[in-house]
Amino acid sequence: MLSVEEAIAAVLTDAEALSAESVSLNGLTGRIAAQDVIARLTQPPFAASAMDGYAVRFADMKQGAALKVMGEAPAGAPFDGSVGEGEAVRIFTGAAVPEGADHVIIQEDVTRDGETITVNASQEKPRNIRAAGIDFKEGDVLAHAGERLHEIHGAIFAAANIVKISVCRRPKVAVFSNGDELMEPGTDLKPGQIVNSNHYALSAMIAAWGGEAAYFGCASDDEESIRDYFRRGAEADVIVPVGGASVGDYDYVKSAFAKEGGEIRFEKVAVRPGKPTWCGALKGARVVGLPGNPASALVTAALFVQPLVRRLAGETWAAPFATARLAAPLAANGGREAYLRAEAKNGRIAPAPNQDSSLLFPFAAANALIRRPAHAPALEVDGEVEFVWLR
Ligand SMILES: Nc1nc2c(c(=O)[nH]1)N[C@H]1C(S)=C(S)[C@@H](COP(=O)(O)OP(=O)(O)OC[C@H]3O[C@@H](n4cnc5c(N)ncnc54)[C@H](O)[C@@H]3O)O[C@H]1N2
Ligand code: MOO
Repeated sequence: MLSVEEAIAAVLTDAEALSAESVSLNGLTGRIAAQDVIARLTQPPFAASAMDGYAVRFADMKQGAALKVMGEAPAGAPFDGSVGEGEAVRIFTGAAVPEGADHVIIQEDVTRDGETITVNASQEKPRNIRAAGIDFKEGDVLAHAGERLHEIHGAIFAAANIVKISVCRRPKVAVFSNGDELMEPGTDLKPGQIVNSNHYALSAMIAAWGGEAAYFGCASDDEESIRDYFRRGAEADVIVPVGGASVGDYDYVKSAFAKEGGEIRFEKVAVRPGKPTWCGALKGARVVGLPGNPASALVTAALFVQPLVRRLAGETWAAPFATARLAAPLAANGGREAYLRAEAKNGRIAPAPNQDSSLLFPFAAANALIRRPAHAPALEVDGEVEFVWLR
């Protein structure tokens, strides 16, 4: 059986960023830069006034001094000339500061009479001028290739006079469930039936990682039905079948996959939950098969589907591991590396009391998974554990 580390490496074999596409400034959030994004101009492009007032020479700022107003500099229309000794230019916030001025005295600090202003408050030091380029300079790298863009980047790129951004294509991820007992939400359940729930979380997680999830539906427990789902999924970059991965008489997913011509890369991982996780390739699609138990499916998605989606989406990413002290004791671990749903808060981490692999509700409060190495000893409260952030 592969270790988690070996399984991640196997899932990522030959996985590279998909081709790039050019997109406009709207809708960049969550996309991954395919190339470095370089500023096309300096921002601010000129020394600009931060206040409404008068552009002056600081050396003239003696209390009671009178200065002659030479003209006006509104935003967008620079003053044509420079500020000499004993002179001032009326200026407004955002306007280019004229040559010669090294200070803007705010209008509240002067008295104006015709074309003369009198300084009536002492000025401590030159201020109220934003130097050109204090935000960024032409040629600066505003986002690196592989960087995930967020809400602010559209505005940054716009300020840098860029209109199109090269981002990686989002991997298409075909998800399907499998099991005759699964009924859609809203159905009146017959004895033995349960609601098909996992894919709602899975699709949302895949989208958050930068993939385009498409839910294909639920195959029944027969090879023909499952083969049909694999055929339909083969157009995608990744296929994620959920359930039917174990050794039961009705677990047909891997045999259906093999009959479709799929090649298995691994069939089991030494992890809890999620031992039946498997991986393979079918035509151009990569396949990561997840166990059907909800916690097993979602933990293994975070461990194995996440790095693949992020890699194909072009992101430079490493699982965000950290350490914290336990808020509750932990029993010794068995022979499989374990990932426990937990809530990390204020430097402490609390594992959910029941880690059964069928439970969904503990995920509501969980923002992290505690990693327990195989055969890790029991730990008391305050014991240090390693964990990986879920979100
Ligand atoms: N004899 C053995 N039995 C089992 C083994 C084993 O090694 N030997 N492994 C166990 C482990 S570990 C897991 S995990 C499960 C996973 O098995 P499958 O992937 O075949 O999952 P299913 O049997 O299809 O389903 C398990 C469980 O989850 C429910 N389920 C499935 N899909 C969904 C869905 N989309 N939404 C909600 N719930 C779902 C399903 O009804 C079952 O209750 O196998 C153990 N058995
Ligand atoms: O590994 Mo299974 O995922 O424990 O329940």
